Amino acid sequence: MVSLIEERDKMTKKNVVASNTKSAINMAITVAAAAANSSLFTMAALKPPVAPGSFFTILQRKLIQNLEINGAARVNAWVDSMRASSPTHVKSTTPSLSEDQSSWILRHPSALEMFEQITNASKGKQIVMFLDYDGTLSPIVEDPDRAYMSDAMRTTVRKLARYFPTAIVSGRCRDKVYSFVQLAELYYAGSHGMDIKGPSKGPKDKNDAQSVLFQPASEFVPMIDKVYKALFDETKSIPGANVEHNKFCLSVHYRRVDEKKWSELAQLVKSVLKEYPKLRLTQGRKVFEIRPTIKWDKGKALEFLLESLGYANCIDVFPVYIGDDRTDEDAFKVLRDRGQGFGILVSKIPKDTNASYCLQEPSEVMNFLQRLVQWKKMSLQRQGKKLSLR
Ligand SMILES: O=P(O)(O)OC[C@H]1O[C@H](O[C@H]2O[C@H](CO)[C@@H](O)[C@H](O)[C@H]2O)[C@H](O)[C@@H](O)[C@@H]1O
Repeated sequence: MVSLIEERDKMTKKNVVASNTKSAINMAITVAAAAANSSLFTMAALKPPVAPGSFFTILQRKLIQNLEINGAARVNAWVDSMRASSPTHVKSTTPSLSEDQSSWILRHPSALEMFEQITNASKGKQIVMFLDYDGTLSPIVEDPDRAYMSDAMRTTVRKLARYFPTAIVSGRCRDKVYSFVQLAELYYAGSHGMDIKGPSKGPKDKNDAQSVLFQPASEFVPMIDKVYKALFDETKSIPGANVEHNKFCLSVHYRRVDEKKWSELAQLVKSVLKEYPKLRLTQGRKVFEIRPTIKWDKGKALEFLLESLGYANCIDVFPVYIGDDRTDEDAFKVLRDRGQGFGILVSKIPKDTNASYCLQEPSEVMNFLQRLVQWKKMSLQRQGKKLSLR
């Protein structure tokens, strides 16, 4: 079986082939979408060339109506999904939970309440921790540049990493997430897993060159830079919009944009991306995320890190992934498919997820991590083992 690490060197080549095939498909989709979106197309290309009332004219009129209805529906669908992308509270104001909420909680119970079952399932196995950053280790805030992690959380993660191999997996640029976490002993997978680095090899490791493990999207850097500039210029006209450069990917934030401007922003972003079929657009928590169309995501990064740690085909490993966002679902799915460890979704509201458990917010994440540390400490003490501190 070819391992992910062996595959690493072949990635760039494969990506080019995959993206070329995809570009043809994307091109077709883009052309169709552009045609359906363009009022010029509906007005000029479908302008009745024959007598009014003829079958052809009626057909054309119907087509125009459908395109207009579909166009409006498409914009509404985008705005709806923008609105749903980061709900801040549970809609129901009644004290009792709805049937849907109760059945969701039964299927995804609190990781704190199930702590004993979780640790029992991990017995005899090596726990490996994967932690998303925004919304998991730090609360969601208005300004992405000020998403600081509390000292208490940092201390907890530092202790956690003494007992278990620990990785931070984030959509952010690796340097940025490192500047928030500031723990050199961790693994980091920035840019949605497209920039993987091991623990720092000490002061001689200039620019962390020795500890960079994998960057499957390097060839996209010039394109990402170009799109960053275009999006930066285009979105200047929308107050509150903010484009974040995450090295191998980009984020366009709309948390501080007036809802009335959302559809305009979505259209602007989509129109810039029309020129770049090798990039894909997804949505996170009040953010558009733009990434290369390579077959790499947080799930692949998780597998790559397990392999780097020597747990590729190991049955005695118990990976735990904690995250709050849609991109974390790729990692939850990998764990579900492997039947190893589990995912924990950080959310106050029921969401479609491949995670097994839930925690409501970063403070509960910290509580869970502290209990893990405590549990491990106690079980080592019971076995008469002392932890050799790094
Ligand atoms: O994978 P993650 O570490 O969760 O990164 C996903 C995005 O997180 C950041 O944006 C989110 O958090 C911001 C700060 O709380 C918030 O203002 C924004 O609305 C959220 O979407 C980050 O800035 C993005 O680049 C990441 O893609």
